[in-house]
Amino acid sequence: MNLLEVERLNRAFGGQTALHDISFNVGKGQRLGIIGRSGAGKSTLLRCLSGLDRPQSGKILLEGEDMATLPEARLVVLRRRIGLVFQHFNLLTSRTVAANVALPLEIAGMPKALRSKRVAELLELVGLADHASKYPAMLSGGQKQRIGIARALAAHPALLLCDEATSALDPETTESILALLADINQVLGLTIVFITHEMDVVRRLAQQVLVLEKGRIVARGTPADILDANQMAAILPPNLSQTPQDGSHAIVRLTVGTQALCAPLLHTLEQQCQARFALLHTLPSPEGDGQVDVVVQADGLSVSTMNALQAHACAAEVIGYVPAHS
Ligand SMILES: Nc1ncnc2c1ncn2[C@@H]1O[C@H](COP(=O)(O)OP(=O)(O)OP(=O)(O)O)[C@@H](O)[C@H]1O
Repeated sequence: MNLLEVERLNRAFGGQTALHDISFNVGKGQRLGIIGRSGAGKSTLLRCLSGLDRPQSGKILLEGEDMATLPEARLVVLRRRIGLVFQHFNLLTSRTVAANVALPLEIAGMPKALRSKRVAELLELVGLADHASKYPAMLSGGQKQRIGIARALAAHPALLLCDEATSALDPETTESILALLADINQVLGLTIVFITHEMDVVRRLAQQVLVLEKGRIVARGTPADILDANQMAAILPPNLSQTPQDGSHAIVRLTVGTQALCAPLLHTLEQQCQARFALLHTLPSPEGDGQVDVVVQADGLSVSTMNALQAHACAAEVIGYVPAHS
């Protein structure tokens, strides 16, 4: 079942398109990453998803209710189903850790005794049970983000929206916050949508990825699909075509075990496949550890050469053709 359904969302600022015809669904308990260059529309999309901004057209159905058109009073209530985690934590410096986490519960009118119990549970969940009476200034960046996450979870949201939640953190702390978010997703079955510009965060946290460019979704898929396509796009010749011309060379991706690189791989393949290969690039395989993708230009590729390559590599795939003089 989908928790969130976004249909043909459009948002413009003064005639300048920020989001164009954005449609996607997020299943309950899923983790979706949204990536894109600066200005691609990530923040605008997240603001629309959080009910802080309204699109000019389109639907944002959260648990079946359309945030794009809901009257303000009802939207305020629906927004409680959403927890927000910010890049710079947005903690109130004059409040203790416990009082920061309690804030959304206070606003929702929860009685004090229940609030204290819930805050204790949340601090336990994020591993900061003994920091309740400290002030934000006494905490590290990672601890502040744990408090930000505890606060976002306070009112039992259905959806957690994370806006560059680890961008202000060092790699080790990033790792621990991503582990916490993955844990929360598993234990609470909470749906997480996050925006980031860090590929590594996508690799670690996302099950599905959307790539935004100039306000449009230009790619969607698993992290492996997206990262693979991105890495490939960066290394492939610009004159690559999808159809062979007379005498053109094939560009082939071979997936091999890393141990294959210790041997004269291309020489062996040339002998066994009766073709000539020029090495273009090697890169880690999205298939996983212990494998590497070797991208070669093949001169004289035939069906039997491809069969021989497939027999010698874990996988072999023609990804395009370049003119013979390349
Ligand atoms: N309030 C606003 N008023 C006018 N233009 C805006 C406003 N908010 C966003 N934009 C424009 O909308 C486009 C998308 O901006 P947005 O901030 O959503 O991109 P982004 O992908 O989040 O970028 P970054 O990673 O740099 O934060 C940009 O062209 C931006 O200038």
